[in-house]
This record gives sequence, structure tokens and C-alpha cells, in this order.
Amino acid sequence: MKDEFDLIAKLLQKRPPVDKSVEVDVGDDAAVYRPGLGMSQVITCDTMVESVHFSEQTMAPEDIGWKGIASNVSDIVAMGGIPKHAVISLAAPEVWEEESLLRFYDGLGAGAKHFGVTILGGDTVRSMKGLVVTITLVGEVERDCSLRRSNARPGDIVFVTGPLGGSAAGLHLLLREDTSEWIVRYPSLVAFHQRPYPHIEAGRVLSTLGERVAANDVSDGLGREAREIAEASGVRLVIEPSLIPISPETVAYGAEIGVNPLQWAFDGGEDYQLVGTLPAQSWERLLHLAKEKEVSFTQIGWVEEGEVGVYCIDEGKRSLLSYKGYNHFA
Ligand SMILES: Nc1ncnc2c1ncn2[C@@H]1O[C@H](COP(=O)(O)OP(=O)(O)OP(=O)(O)O)[C@@H](O)[C@H]1O
Ligand SMILES: Cc1ncc(C[n+]2csc(CCOP(=O)(O)O)c2C)c(N)n1
Ligand SMILES: [Mg+2]
Ligand SMILES: [Mg+2]
Ligand SMILES: [Mg+2]
Repeated sequence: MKDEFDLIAKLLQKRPPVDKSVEVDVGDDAAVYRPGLGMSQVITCDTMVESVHFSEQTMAPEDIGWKGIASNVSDIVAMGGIPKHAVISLAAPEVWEEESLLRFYDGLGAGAKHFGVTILGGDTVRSMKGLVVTITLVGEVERDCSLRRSNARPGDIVFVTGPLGGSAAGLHLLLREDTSEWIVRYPSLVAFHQRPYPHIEAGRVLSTLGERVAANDVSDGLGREAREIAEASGVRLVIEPSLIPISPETVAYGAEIGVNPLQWAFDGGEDYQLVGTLPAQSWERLLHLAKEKEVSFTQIGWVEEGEVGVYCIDEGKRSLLSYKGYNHFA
């Protein structure tokens, strides 16, 4: 690369085309877009830091780009929204040469295309150590239809949208010294970690249901995300661990190395499924709509009155959840 501007020009060739809601595209001081009529705007940002969120051993440059988009899409999905436009802040050290940065943008562009996101700009600077990627994503949701963490009430059903713990199992496998032989045996675990697929339709089914729905995406582990719903709503969530969907390969890998896969589900994070609650009388209608949209919802528990928190139920006995989830500063 000749310089910063030459690099930006090359990176921009990797992004999907913009739609007609964009009034001013990349190339000016800021981008301008038109929000959908009658829609509320949703905005989120997430950062990925080398050695914290990924390393050379765990993710190829393309995977970092894909996962950066996916983790932001996941937060828009958790509000029931449609992801729309993103800006990308990139701080790259010298060791990240042009070829690797272009590969990072290949993954970013593929993710953006898959999730229907346009890239409207960003910022490119030098970092002294480690790659740092911050993505800001805007989306939209029908007015007053967003999925709030504070929406859970006693009597509701607690659900998740897909298997949990797979990403943490994949990370465990990728960090092994003898990783290559395990990758061949458990490819789906590597995919859970490197290529998460938040389900936009799952969030959309929930936000267009016309019901009171709470939701949170599982970035920090089921234990942490469920607790955030319990605390925001002032209720008790009761989870039956045997109902938590865990993929067969996650179970098999856990059994082989002597780890209870529930630990990955509760504490691992980065699964980017939803955990949420909704009134029990709407459950059958949700399942019917979900079938049409090819998304899955699994009941894992229910909401009760009582001391705020997350409880697990085992043979009829409730105990306070001991799993804490991922915490950057703990
Ligand atoms: N530095 C910050 N300044 C202002 N608000 C922040 C900051 N960091 C987090 N928040 C806000 O705090 C809330 C919780 O943030 P958190 O990052 O835990 O949520 P999340 O994005 O769902 O989780 P994750 O980052 O694990 O995906 C969000 O509403 C977020 O916007
Ligand atoms: C090399 C390496 N070591 C550890 C982890 C695990 N990890 C890092 S951040 C995070 C929570 C989600 O991030 P955030 O809360 O910032 O959205 C998790 C589970 C990883 N992915 N790669
Ligand atoms: Mg966040
Ligand atoms: Mg979130
Ligand atoms: Mg987090």
C-alpha cells in the first residue's frame, strides 16, 4: 500500500453496494441516509481487540471481519430491529500488512452482504500494538415495538433461539496445542466460534408479534444475559438446564475432555443467539409464525415473582445460578 488513502480505496472495493436510502455515501465528511417512514432508529457499537477477542490462533482475518459485523447485527436483532448501515473504525499496527487488512475486509464485506448491511464510512488509524476494530451499526424497528430487557413478567416463558456453548467449546479447541487434529473432528465448533449467525428473522418475529417481549443476545453467556433481563424487569427467571439446547458436537467434545457443556452455555458467551421471555398465552402463536420463517424457539424455563435473579431447577429444587458469564474487568 502507498499510504492510508490508498489502503482505504482498496478496502472500499470490498463492500456491498449501497441502496437508495443513502443520500451521501463514503467520500464526504460524514454519510447521510434516510430512515424508513414511521420507523424508530436503533444504534449500537461493539469493539474487537486483538488478544482479547481474537488471536492469530483463533481467527483468520476474514473471520474477524465477519464476526465484527455479526456481533453488532446481534445487538440490533436483540432489539427486534432490521440492521441497516455501519461505520467501521480500524486501528492497525504495522505488522498487519495490506494483504491481511484486505482479507479482513473480505470477511467484513461478506458479513455485510449476508446481513443486508451497507458500509457508509469509517476511520483508519495506526495502532502501536494489536488490531482494534470498532463497528457502529444503525438499524430500525417499528415504533414502540423494540424488545426491552425490562419486559419480563411473572408467568412468562423463557426461551432461547438456538444452541448455546458452541462458541466457547470452539475457542477451547482452537487454543489447544494439538488443535489441528481436533479441528478436523469438530468443524462445527470452530464455525460456532469464527462464523456466528445471528437470526434477524428471530428478532423480527418477536417484534412484530404485537406482544410484550423481552430479549437479550448471548454475547457474555446465558447466565449473565438472563440475569440482565431479571434485573431490568425486577423478576426471577427459573431455568431448567436439561432444556437448554446444546449441539451434539459440543456435548461430544465436552464428554471427551471432561467438561460439562452447561458451563460453556452459561459462562462462555459469543453464541449470538437470543434469550428472552414472552407471555405464555402467545407461545403457540410464536411457534407457528417461527415455523413459517424457519427460525427456532426452545423453552428453557419460566418467570416467577420473588427475589430478583436467575435460578436453576434440578429435580424440583431451585438454586441460585452460580455461573457469572464473561466480564472484561472482573
Ligand atoms: N463506554 C460506554 N459509554 C456509554 N455507554 C456504554 C459504554 N459501554 C457500554 N455502554 C452501554 O451499557 C449498556 C450495556 O453494555 P454492554 O456492552 O454490556 O451490552 P451489549 O452490547 O449487549 O453486550 P456486549 O458488548 O457483550 O455485546 C449498553 O446500553 C451500552 O450501550
Ligand atoms: C483469544 C480469545 N480469548 C478469549 C475469548 C473469549 N471472549 C473474549 S470477549 C468475550 C465476550 C464477548 O465480547 P464483548 O463483551 O466485548 O462483546 C469472550 C467470550 C476470545 N473470543 N478470544
Ligand atoms: Mg457492547
Ligand atoms: Mg447485547
Ligand atoms: Mg460483553
